[in-house]
Amino acid sequence: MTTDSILSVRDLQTAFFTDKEVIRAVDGVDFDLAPGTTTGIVGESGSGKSVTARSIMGLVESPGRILDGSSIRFEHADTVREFAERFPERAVTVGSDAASTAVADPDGDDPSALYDHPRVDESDCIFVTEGDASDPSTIEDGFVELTRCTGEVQRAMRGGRIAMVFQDPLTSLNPVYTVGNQIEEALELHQDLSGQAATREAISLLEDVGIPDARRRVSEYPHQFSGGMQQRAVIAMALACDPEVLICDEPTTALDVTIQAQILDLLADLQETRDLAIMFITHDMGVIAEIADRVNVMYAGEIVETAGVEELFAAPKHPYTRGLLEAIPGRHGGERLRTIEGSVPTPNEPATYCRFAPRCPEATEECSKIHPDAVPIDGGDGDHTAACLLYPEELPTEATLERHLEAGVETDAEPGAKPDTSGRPTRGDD
Ligand SMILES: Nc1ncnc2c1ncn2[C@@H]1O[C@H](COP(=O)(O)OP(=O)(O)OP(=O)(O)O)[C@@H](O)[C@H]1O
Ligand code: NI
Repeated sequence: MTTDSILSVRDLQTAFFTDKEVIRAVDGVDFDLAPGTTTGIVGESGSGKSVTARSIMGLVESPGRILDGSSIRFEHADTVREFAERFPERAVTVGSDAASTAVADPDGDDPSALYDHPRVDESDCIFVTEGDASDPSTIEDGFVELTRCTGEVQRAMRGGRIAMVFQDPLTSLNPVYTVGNQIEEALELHQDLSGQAATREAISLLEDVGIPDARRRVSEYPHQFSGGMQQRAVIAMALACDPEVLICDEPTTALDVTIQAQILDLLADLQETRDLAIMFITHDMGVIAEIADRVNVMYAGEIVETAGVEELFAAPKHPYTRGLLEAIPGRHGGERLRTIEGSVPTPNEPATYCRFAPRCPEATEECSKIHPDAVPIDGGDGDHTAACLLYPEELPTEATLERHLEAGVETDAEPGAKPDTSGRPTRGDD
């Protein structure tokens, strides 16, 4: 199993500037996606899951925008090489200076450090860290900064390297074209295939996603497909561009349980055969248990806990995660199903306190005064973190609170930069 990340999200902040208020839909989120791995994002309605996905896809619409200091890096050398060739005016070498930046910022986590580089200007979004941007054949490493992608580069990323599957398949399928036409269009756009070659590939993709009698069905219209088959067709369309990353936003929520299980199996198969990095959004802990390798639990714009899936289910730490787990039907045989009372607040002011506190059975007075920082559980390496004043457990209460207070002060002193990277989810050799 690989531990390299292909998509690295750091201090992502996406806000909607409405007449009434600023909604901090995503408020300082860090996580990585790795090839061959499914990362689940779970949380109740309104927690910021979809806005996280849309931020990665470059689909945040006005009055929303991604705030400065946010970083979403697509770390894929082949893409950097290809894009540097296609979009030379948007590519920049940050090699040697990035190396000196790396001394000041050993994890390379502070995106602003790199962009302060004098040769980086507004339109740059393809960064070469090893090699020379003006001679793509020399490129060994680098990344595409998705928060800066616009125009053609963005279109090449979206649906090209990163594809998305939505809850309702009909938002992705055009009713007036056959399913085959739509897959062929994607193939032409992203893989330069046309005519019979494209049709053959479309049929083969439909077979890959488990659509029986693909040869006939390729020329049918979306309405001739059942809901489950439509979602399979959408997945085939997503795969037509041979993406590295697949983002699934509740792709099975509208389907009945049997079909849902089949689609989850299909995604697991595809992830393995294509070494996809999948980000899977759901509000259903049962679905998470089935599909995810890693889990990020989101609440009111923040990741409140992250862990490997087995660890999360065996030893959930954040009271919110525990609440979500207690709400899974059948998990507490016979017991009455419990849900967390109340609902997710709209994050419309900076987080200077714990946003879950008003609903938390374990909240203390401090929770309304101190913003909890994500701390490693059991003194670990950050593979499992919880943003809650109950942790780190091994410290006395005073020192624990001090730990969170300090993190808050640092963040306030340097808006945009996030010097504390202890909450950074890293994948160990598990
Ligand atoms: N276009 C918009 N304008 C204003 N606020 C928005 C907009 N889109 C999302 N929001 C707000 O951002 C917050 C996060 O929404 P998001 O859709 O990401 O939640 P979610 O976790 O995906 O929920 P669900 O499970 O219901 O899909 C919510 O408070 C929502 O009201
Ligand atoms: Ni959503």
